[in-house]
Amino acid sequence: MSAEPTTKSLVCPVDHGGGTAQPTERRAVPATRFSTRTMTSEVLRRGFGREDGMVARLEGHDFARWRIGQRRWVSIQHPDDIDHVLHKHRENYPKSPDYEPLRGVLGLSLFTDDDPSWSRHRKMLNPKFQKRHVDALLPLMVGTVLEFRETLDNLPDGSEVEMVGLMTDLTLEVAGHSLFSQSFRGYFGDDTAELITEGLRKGTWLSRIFFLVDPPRWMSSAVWKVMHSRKIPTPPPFNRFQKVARVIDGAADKVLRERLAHPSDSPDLLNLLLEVADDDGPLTPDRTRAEAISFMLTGYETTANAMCWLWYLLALNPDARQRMLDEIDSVLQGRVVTLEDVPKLQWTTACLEESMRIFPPVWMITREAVEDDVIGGHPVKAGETVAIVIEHVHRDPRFWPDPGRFDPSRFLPGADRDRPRSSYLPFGGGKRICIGRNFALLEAVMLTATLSQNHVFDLVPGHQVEAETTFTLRPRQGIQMIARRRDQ
Ligand code: HEM
Repeated sequence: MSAEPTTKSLVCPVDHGGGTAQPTERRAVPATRFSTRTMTSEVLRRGFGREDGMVARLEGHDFARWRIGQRRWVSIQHPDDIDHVLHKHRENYPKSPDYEPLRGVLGLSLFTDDDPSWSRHRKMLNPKFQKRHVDALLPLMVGTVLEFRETLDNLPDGSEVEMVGLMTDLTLEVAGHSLFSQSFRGYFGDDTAELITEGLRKGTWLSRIFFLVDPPRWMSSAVWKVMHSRKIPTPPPFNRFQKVARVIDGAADKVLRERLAHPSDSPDLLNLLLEVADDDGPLTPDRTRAEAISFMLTGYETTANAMCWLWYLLALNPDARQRMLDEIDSVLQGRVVTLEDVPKLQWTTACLEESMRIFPPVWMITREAVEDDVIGGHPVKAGETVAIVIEHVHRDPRFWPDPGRFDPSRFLPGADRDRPRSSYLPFGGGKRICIGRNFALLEAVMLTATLSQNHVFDLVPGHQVEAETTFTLRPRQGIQMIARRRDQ
């Protein structure tokens, strides 16, 4: 259980001193100030650079500030300060303009909306993501995963597989079935994973330019709208990004039109969206479409990454993996997983949670201060962007002793008694916490248990895995693994 992942991304560049958790301790240190020149050149040369660039510099600093162009940034890492921003003074910290690119792609939906419209829609949609509704989606998910497992069963024992592609296909299918009771395979094509990877890379590249130039909101919004437009063609490389957006839009449009023409009584999320209403009426058709696209996009890529990192860390930690396989065998006894089994898969769930600690699929969130404020004794001015690098929070040795070690027992029931709530944020926190977290956890545990019944995945010897920060944290060159059949 103690093997250290080989990727250098897990070696924290900062000496935090010691490895003992002291949850209530605050470091009485002044704010760290980074020069504009240093941070600008980091972004120019290396992008956001989680290993050796701008983001890496922030690790280990409870409060840092810097400026790029006209834009002023602060980053916070202490859970008390994160609590301040995400919970106690959350009204002062709406999402920052960095979510603008996503608005171009996702449209105006929960993920990209702001108050008061956000509050109204979140209130309408929250009940639909309660456990009983999400649980009802399990049968829609399981069938897809069993089908996928059969494909793996038909491969020769010891076949090489590329996990990012496989998990992307699989979570896209699960999203298609649980959102729309439909397969998306017909809409996308064999190059889906590559298209999405490229779309994310180009999107991140574009947002890096915006980050440096810092145009007014209306201008960036207009550019992203053009990127996303179906009518205005754009030159390479933007046309690739546009293609991804078009495919997704087209699929969602078609599915929605079909559902409106032929209503069904499926418990899928689309029907839940069509049902919701408050005193001001139901969701508009545009909003229904945007929410559906947003659930699909925010849901499947994050879950695919979570799964990839889990398989990777399990391969590096065979003791933890064996304990997980024993648990799955003993709980399921060779049966198909049911809702009653899920709470019994405690070690499996803990492996997933520990994996999202080490490699959080969403690695950073940002907010913008509306009014002047003080965070942890440090003044923050209206208009400043507050960055929370989730990955750094998850590797802070004050709260996570020996943070580079994969140790799922951190997440067994009772183990987190002394941990501050904002020391673990794979799904964010406060009022903007991920609405799909129950869905994602259910899907990931079911998927892990179902695939592990028949296979274990080992790393191809010599294959180096490196993490890349696009909007999500993904394996840069994919993860080459060997699918070995299990004899039960
Ligand atoms: C492992 C999988 C997932 C991870 C790691 C994840 C992570 C996150 C994070 C960190 C946020 C907060 C962003 C912020 O505060 O700026 C978020 C928000 C959100 N997520 Fe997820 N997510 C996952 C799966 C899903 C799924 C399956 C769905 C939908 C079915 C979903 C839908 C959303 C939506 C709509 C929001 C915006 C909520 C709001 O602002 O009201 N996510 N997610």
